[in-house]
Amino acid sequence: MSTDRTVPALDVAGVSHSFGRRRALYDCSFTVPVGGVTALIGRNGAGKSTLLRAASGLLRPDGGEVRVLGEPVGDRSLPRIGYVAQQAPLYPMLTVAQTLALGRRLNPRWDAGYAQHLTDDAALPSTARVGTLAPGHRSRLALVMALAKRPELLLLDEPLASLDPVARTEVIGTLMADVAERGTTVLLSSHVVADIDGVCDHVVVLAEGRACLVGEVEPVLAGHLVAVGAGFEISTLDGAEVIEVRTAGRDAIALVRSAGPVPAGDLAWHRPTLEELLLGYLRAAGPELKREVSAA
Ligand SMILES: Nc1ncnc2c1ncn2[C@@H]1O[C@H](COP(=O)(O)OP(=O)(O)OP(=O)(O)O)[C@@H](O)[C@H]1O
Repeated sequence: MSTDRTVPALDVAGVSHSFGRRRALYDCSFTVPVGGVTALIGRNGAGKSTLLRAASGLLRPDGGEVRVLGEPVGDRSLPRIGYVAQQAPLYPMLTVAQTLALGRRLNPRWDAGYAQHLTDDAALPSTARVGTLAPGHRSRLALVMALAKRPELLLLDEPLASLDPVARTEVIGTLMADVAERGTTVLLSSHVVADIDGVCDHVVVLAEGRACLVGEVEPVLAGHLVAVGAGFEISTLDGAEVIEVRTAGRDAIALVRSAGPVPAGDLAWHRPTLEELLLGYLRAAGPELKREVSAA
C-alpha cells in the first residue's frame, strides 16, 4: 500500500482523556508528517503513553479525534500501524521462533525475511523462551514484531530505555534505515533528551497532557535564543516570549522564542542546542511555572 504523503501520518485534534480524576491528555493537538522520525518528549506522567495508546487504537479517548494516515483509528488503519508498548508485552512461554511464527500468522503484511534478518542482527536465540530474555532483548524482539509487520506508522513507547549503548545505536540504525528505504513514519517517545538528538527530524513536547512545542527540528531551533547574563539584565527582556529562566552560578539563563537576529547589548546570546531547547521546555512545563517565569 502506498502512503499518501499529503495527509499527516498522525493527526491528533483536541484529544482529552482522564483516568478517573486524573487528567492524562487535555485538548491535545498536533500533527506528525509522513516519513521521518518524530520524537514525543515529555516528563514522567506528561501523557506520552496515553497518547500512543490512543494512536494505536488501544485506548478510545474521552474527547477529540485521532486520525492515522487520513483515517479515524479503527479496523482499516490498524494493519498500517506498528506499536510497541513501554513494557514490550510478549508471550513469555513462547520461544523467539514461535513468537515470529505467531507474527506471521496474525499479520497479512508480515515480511518473514526481514523478521529473520532483524532477529539475527539482534542476536536473538530462536529457541530461547521470551520470558527468559533480558529486558533489552525482549524490547528488540518486540521491535522486530512491529517492523516485520511492515507498518507505515510505527509507534514506539520508550524503545531505547532498556537497551545498552551498542544496542541503542543498532536500533536507531535499524529505524533510520527503515525510514530511508521505505518512507516509514516513526513516532517514538522518550524522556531522555540526549537519546533523540541526531535521530529525530521533528519534535513534539508534551506538558501536562498538551503539546507545548511542535515542529521540525531546524526551524524550531532557529526560532529560539538563549540569553546569558546577570539576573537583572535578564529581567529586562521586554517583548520577548520567555519560555524559561534559571540561574547557573552568578548568571541567569533565559530561553526565549525569537526568530530574529541575535540582539546586541550586554547579554551573551546563542541559538540553543536541541538538548538546551527541550530541557528548557520540560523544566518550564506547566502554565503556573510559565506565569511565574514571565513575571520575573
Ligand atoms: N491506567 C491508568 N490508570 C490511572 N491513571 C493512569 C493510567 N495510565 C496513565 N495514568 C495517569 O495519566 C497520566 C499520564 O500518564 P502516561 O503514562 O500517559 O504518561 P507518560 O508521559 O507516558 O509517563 P512516563 O514517562 O512516566 O511513562 C499520569 O498522571 C498517569 O499516572
